[in-house]
Amino acid sequence: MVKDIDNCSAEQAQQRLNSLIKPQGSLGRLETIAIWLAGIKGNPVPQIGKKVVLIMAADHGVAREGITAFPPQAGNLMIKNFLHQGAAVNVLANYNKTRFVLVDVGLSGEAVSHPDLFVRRIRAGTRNICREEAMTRREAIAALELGIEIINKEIDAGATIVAIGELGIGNTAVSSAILACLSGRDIREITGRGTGLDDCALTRKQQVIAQALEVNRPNLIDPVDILSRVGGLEIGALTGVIVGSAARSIPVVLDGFVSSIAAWLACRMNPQCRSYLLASHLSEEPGHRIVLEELKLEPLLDFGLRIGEGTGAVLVFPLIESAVKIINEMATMDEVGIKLLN
Ligand SMILES: Cc1cc2ncn([C@H]3O[C@H](COP(=O)(O)O)[C@@H](O)[C@H]3O)c2cc1C
Ligand SMILES: O=C(O)c1cccnc1
Repeated sequence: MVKDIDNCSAEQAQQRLNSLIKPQGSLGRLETIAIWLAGIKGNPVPQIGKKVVLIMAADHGVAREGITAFPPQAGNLMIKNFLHQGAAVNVLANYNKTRFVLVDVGLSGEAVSHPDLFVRRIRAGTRNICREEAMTRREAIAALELGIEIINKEIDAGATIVAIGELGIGNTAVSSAILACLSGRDIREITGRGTGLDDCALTRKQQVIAQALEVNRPNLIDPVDILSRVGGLEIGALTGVIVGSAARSIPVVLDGFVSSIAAWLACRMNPQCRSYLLASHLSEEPGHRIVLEELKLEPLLDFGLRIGEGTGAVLVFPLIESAVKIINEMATMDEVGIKLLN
């Protein structure tokens, strides 16, 4: 069950913003962020509290088909890099005082043992979707449930806002395959270069996605079927994180294309999730704009990011914190004694 947002608190936040010492609406998106958070928190002067970035990592069988710029082994190496604080998202999370949570939901190769890594493999990578289904329906449900379990633990430990991110070599292809199912759009329109493909490899990626859809024929009205046939374990887990967050009235900051695909799946499962989402930025992946338009989410930044990992989501925490400061700390027109002319 997902609660409706508290329109009364959102309305009071709007009134308070209008009473502050500034021309009405002049703080633009800072105002809409404050109103969004007020509605979720049921408090016209909300606080941000404890920030968490949650990264789900998994491998994809389809990464062997020449559809990514990096070898499949890059996934495991990146996990070690995360644990050494060397990834882009580590730098941003440390700078923004954000707790970093990393979960191996389905990497292949030797599992890394580290106190900061949750190893919860549902399977050792998905199967190659251009030959067979990515995973069983049971595994897809396990990924969703794992996401719900992890976010519940984090909320129980005090998390009050969550940024989501992923690592999965080949997962932009998988996200485009899911998007083709959800949107019915032409594959050429929604397939991008991911980590950096040339024209020839991009064409190959489009062919592989077309083949995956042809071989698997997902049931387009069933998000779990789409996830299990052409999806990924990290995407399933992130979908669970979103559903679980919304169920506990915790706001979710989306990252790029891949995390937004998880958001669309979550909204297909429960449309009320939508109110709890904030789109941090517009990725260079062409499918991202289509997802955000469908979800009626306006990205805060258009920064040319195309990395994933949760980077864009963590990057906007200072904007959200600024919005919270504004609504809590600015003086009002009355306090200063300034009035509108008429
Ligand atoms: C070194 C490295 C760091 C990354 N950080 C995020 N991704 C991102 O790129 C991958 C998706 O792009 P594609 O579909 O083209 O493989 C995912 O792992 C995503 O998290 C990375 C990828 C690599 C190689
Ligand atoms: O927008 C994304 O999520 C993205 C883009 C490129 C590579 N990995 C992720």
